[in-house]
Amino acid sequence: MTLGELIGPEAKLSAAVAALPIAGITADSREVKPGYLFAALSGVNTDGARFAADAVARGAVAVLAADEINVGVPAVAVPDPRRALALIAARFFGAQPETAVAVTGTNGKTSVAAFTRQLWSDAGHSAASLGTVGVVSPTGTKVLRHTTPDPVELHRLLAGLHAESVTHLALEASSHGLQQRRLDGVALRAGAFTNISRDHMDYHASFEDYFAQKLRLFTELLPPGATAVIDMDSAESPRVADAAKARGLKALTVGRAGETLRLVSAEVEGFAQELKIEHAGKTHTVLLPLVGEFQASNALVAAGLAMATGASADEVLPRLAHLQGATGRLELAGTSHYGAPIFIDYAHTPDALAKALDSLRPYAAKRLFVVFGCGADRDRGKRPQMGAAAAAKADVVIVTDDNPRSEDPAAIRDEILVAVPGGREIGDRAMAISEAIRMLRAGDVLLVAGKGHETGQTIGTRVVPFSDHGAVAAALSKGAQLG
Ligand SMILES: CC(=O)N[C@H]1[C@@H](OP(=O)(O)OP(=O)(O)OC[C@H]2O[C@@H](n3ccc(=O)[nH]c3=O)[C@H](O)[C@@H]2O)O[C@H](CO)[C@@H](O)[C@@H]1O[C@H](C)C(=O)N[C@@H](C)C(=O)N[C@H](CCC(=O)O)C(=O)O
Repeated sequence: MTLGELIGPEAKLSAAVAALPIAGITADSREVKPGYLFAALSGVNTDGARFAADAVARGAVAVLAADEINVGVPAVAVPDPRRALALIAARFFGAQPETAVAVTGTNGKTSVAAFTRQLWSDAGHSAASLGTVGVVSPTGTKVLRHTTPDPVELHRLLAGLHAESVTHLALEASSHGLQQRRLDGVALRAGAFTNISRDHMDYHASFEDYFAQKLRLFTELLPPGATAVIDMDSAESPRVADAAKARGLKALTVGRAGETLRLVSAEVEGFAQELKIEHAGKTHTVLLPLVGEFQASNALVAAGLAMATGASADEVLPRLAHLQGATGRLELAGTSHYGAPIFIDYAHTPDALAKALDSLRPYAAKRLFVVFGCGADRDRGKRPQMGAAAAAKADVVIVTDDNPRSEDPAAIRDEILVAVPGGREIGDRAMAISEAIRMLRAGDVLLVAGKGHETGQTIGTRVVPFSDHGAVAAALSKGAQLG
């Protein structure tokens, strides 16, 4: 493609510059090859313009930047290079699944994306999801570094899915991704909001800033006439609904306070729950094979997305009975020798931890155990809040390590334990899990929280292979439950 075709209406170019052939695009000078367009992005830490000369030395034939820069090749100045790059990446790769939806919110994105994919597949569509657990499509799972990848990687993936004949895609929209314009080139049919609570306070200046980035999905990315599926059970949901209406979106509201799909009741039935859902004056009864009311909320958001992309409530709601949970999302990972169930969940915010424990309380005839820690080098304020949530909702709390990175792990545990009177401390995560399983007796339940699907523990700058699934399996097989 030529530079002119790629830049589109973003900037005016002379005929000679517009005719430049472009062999590839990247925002990382280290990836530049001869004939590439280099996008100099102003970084959180670094100004990408610093790398323009390096990019040109490696063969870049044009540079995109916020300001005019003189590096000996045509430099195109645009007001928002991150947004321009997203639109350019969409044009360069040129194909995406025809029905794409995005889901944002603090918790539930991964489950909603997985459920939406399953509901579409159940209806006979070739469907995929893309987010924290990677790209899941009919050909398998590909692990990703980011929940919402940078636009060049994202559009390469979307073109790949299109080539695989995937027609339906559910994307997770992280607040980082929204703020950094990673999704601005994706043609979205619908968007969803799950909930919002404290998270990523190391990156966003304030809760309002964090919320504003989530709102971008509704106020800037979805085209007027598209559908906003909103779980109304979060305190901030009415603000999302107002913003969506102001943009000219159709609002499809779900949850206890929803109007389109109203959750009337959720009764625990073993490791399932019987949902009564009201739609257009009719009550549907569905056995959802998942634990926790928040999974019922996520299932309704996914049902809303399926309805927003063409299905009727009568078609979609019975399919909720076939849903499978996403890996590490309130997943039953095993049962101790005494019959005590062990769950793994990705909960790593105070709100998510409280909700996961609330969801498991009905199963704990005796004691509810939790093993968790807090990641280092980010949002210290959540540590005592997670401790307080655990102390309030669980009977036995074991505080352990969760990606200690460059901090002193014992100091992180201390910041959590301040809020956990009587809490135990076992730094080694495998030993903490093993000890909790050893203590379990009939009637008890254990939640191992924080890592979910993750397969590594980051200690210093090293990622040591580790998974909660592996630690639970090892403890069960070596007989920790008999201790
Ligand atoms: C904090 C954050 O989001 N940082 C993102 C941001 O990085 P930055 O602005 O700090 O980049 P930088 O390292 O200063 O470099 C600026 C620019 O110079 C370029 N560069 C850099 C070095 C060089 O030699 N040459 C060069 O060209 C970089 O490619 C970049 O374009 O812009 C980069 C390019 O778009 C992103 O890749 C990078 O994501 C980093 C790697 C990251 O880890 N992000 C995480 C926090 C993230 O996005 N997480 C969310 C949410 C996860 C969740 O919900 O838990 C996600 O969607 O995954």
